[in-house]
Amino acid sequence: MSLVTIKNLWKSYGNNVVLEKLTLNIEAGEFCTLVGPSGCGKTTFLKMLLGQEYPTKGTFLLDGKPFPEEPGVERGIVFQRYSVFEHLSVLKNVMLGIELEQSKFFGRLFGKAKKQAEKEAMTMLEAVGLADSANKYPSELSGGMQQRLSIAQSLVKKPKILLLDEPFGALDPGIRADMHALILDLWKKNNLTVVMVTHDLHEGFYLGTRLLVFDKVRHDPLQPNAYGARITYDIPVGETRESVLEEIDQTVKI
Ligand SMILES: Nc1ncnc2c1ncn2[C@@H]1O[C@H](COP(=O)(O)OP(=O)(O)OP(=O)(O)O)[C@@H](O)[C@H]1O
Repeated sequence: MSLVTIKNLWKSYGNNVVLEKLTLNIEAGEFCTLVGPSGCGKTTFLKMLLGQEYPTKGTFLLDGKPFPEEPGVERGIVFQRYSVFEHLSVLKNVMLGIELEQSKFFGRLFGKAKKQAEKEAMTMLEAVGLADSANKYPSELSGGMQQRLSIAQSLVKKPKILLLDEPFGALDPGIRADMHALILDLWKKNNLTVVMVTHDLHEGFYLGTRLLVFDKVRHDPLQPNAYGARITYDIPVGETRESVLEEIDQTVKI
């Protein structure tokens, strides 16, 4: 059974059809990269996977069952802009995820449970290369380090699916390369399934095992919102030739 099953899925906001007729299965362990023109519904798609938005119609299953109605620990997300808490130290930012999950009412742990959470958070910080910055505050971190922290925050909850919304879009090229190595390493070591939106076709091609292109194929100039985006390419990256990338580059305004 696929981890995610999507069949004939539509998503509209009022009269604005954003996505139409999406059909795809995502298998556990895949690294799907998603590209497409601005406004074609990529973030909306991630939000549906996260449980923050719902399809208007169609089949949408996680592990063969209807998607849980709220974001849960099985799914974690990292956005382009850092989503960390400025008033908490790096370590506390990562611990918070564990604390909120284990102590839903107080959001705090004590004694042994707190020590254990601290240990797990430190292990995660080591994995993302931030152990030396555990006692710093987010404002003292560079952009790349803040994204490492966001990734640690998501991964400490041990999600099955990691959703990444242009996580490296705001970073300098050199730092991006480090982040690429980090995310590939974490993906492999944690048996993650990743769905990542990017505006960089080559980044999508480099990181993913599967490249999905979202684009509108139907247009009505008088009613620009009447039709939504579909999946126009769904290609296993290992089998993608440079000529296919050039074709996508020329036909889709990413
Ligand atoms: N909560 C909402 N209410 C109404 N319309 C929305 C909402 N969220 C998104 N939209 C609309 O859905 C469409 C798709 O938006 P979305 O952010 O998913 O696109 P995107 O492909 O991620 O764009 P970008 O690449 O610029 O980030 C847009 O027309 C947007 O205005």
